Amino acid sequence: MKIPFTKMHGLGNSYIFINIFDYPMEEEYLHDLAIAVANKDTGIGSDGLILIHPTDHADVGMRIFNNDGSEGKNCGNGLRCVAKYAYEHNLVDDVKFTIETKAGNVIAEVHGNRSRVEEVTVNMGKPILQREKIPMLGESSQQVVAEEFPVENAVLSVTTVSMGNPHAVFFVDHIEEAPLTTLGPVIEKDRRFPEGVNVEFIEKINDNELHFRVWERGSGVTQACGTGACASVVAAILNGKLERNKEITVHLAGGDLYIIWDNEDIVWMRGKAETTISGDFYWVR
Ligand SMILES: N[C@H](CCC[C@H](N)C(=O)O)C(=O)O
Repeated sequence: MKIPFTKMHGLGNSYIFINIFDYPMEEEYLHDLAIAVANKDTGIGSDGLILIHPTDHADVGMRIFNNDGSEGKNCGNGLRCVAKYAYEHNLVDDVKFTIETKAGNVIAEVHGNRSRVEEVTVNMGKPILQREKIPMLGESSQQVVAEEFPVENAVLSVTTVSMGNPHAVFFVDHIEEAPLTTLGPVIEKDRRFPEGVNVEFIEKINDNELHFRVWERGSGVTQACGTGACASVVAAILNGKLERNKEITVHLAGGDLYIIWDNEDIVWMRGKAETTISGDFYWVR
């Protein structure tokens, strides 16, 4: 099967994009296709697969699949890449437009021109904080802020935020000491998170900046996670470490994102999106 694709990334968080407007894809193929394209040796190499598809509910639609084939409900870096692609390929008329995700619609605004979008701002909507909507098991339906979280032989303090996908945020004193590859995979699949969870470790640098590392649900360590950066700023504000309605620079392994959680409860994300390569993927199922 010869499948036209474009590889794009947001701060090194890369996905293989297929334009479903031009190339309809069978639902039953998607799980295996995501695993196939993500494979660096026999595929193209990426953190997963993203479909850009027609929808009656927004200007364009986005579906994201992790490199293990599981489908996520939202993807911040992916949204910026979809916005760049849609504008550069004339799928949308205006610089500002809506993108449908499995978690609902967002509003994107591209900065640049039809031949090259440099940066994208996304209104990511409101964070979801109630425990049962993360989802996280436990008694109260209150927010999970700095809750004791025993795991392996440690007792951590967790704050959970959903941006349509679940995030467990932990604060560390020194980012380079974050137990990313030891506790990340354990927490990802911890039974307290019935749908799994994306795991972020954060170090506060000052009142305007965070260091950030992520172990992603379904993809492992990635260079960046847009929804994770949003969740981390919300978590830091909930813990009284940062101020609301102020642009925070989040330093991810692959680069910087600029996040605001404003006084109307909206989370804004601004950052770059790049195209790496386009071509045809010859897939032997
Ligand atoms: N990298 C993505 C998040 C992927 C989320 C996925 N790992 C899941 O929720 O299953 C981002 O930029 O937001």
